[in-house]
Amino acid sequence: MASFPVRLGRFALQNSFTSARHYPRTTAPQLRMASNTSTPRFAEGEDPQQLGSDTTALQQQGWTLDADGMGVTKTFHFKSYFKAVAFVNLIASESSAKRHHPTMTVRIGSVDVHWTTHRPRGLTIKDIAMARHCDNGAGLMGYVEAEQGLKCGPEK
Ligand SMILES: C[C@H](O)[C@H](O)[C@H]1CNC2=NC(N)=NC(=O)C2=N1
Repeated sequence: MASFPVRLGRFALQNSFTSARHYPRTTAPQLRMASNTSTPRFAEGEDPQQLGSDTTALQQQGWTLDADGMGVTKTFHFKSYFKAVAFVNLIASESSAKRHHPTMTVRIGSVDVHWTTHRPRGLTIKDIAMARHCDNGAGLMGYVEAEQGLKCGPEK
């Protein structure tokens, strides 16, 4: 698998850490270029007008559109690892019921969630509905602002 550069302003970084071969099935969410300025790309058969306004509403709730416009990502912060894991299980339960699965990265006090639809490829109403479910679930779990989230290591 080819490696890819991560652009940091004028600088391009390319090394073994950014190499795609370390992420066998998907691109790690934190390396995906987050953007609220890219154009959403909806899957075939979706209602672009409805999904367009749904996507805008999600962006206002802190979701960011992938650079390719085909997925949305948000990081949820919690005061404990237990809450972060409970949130993951809440999402896992709904994913299983709806047969639509996210990519999640769990840290000590946060969870990155990414939604996209593989088939048909692009953003769908399923991604929108699941993103909303995440926002509701985070509310139930008592999410906090990033600064209040549990961090690993000494205070700086
Ligand atoms: C057979 C099964 O329902 C499909 O493969 C589902 C499973 N979960 C999925 N999850 C996501 N995020 N996108 C899909 O296209 C998808 N497809």
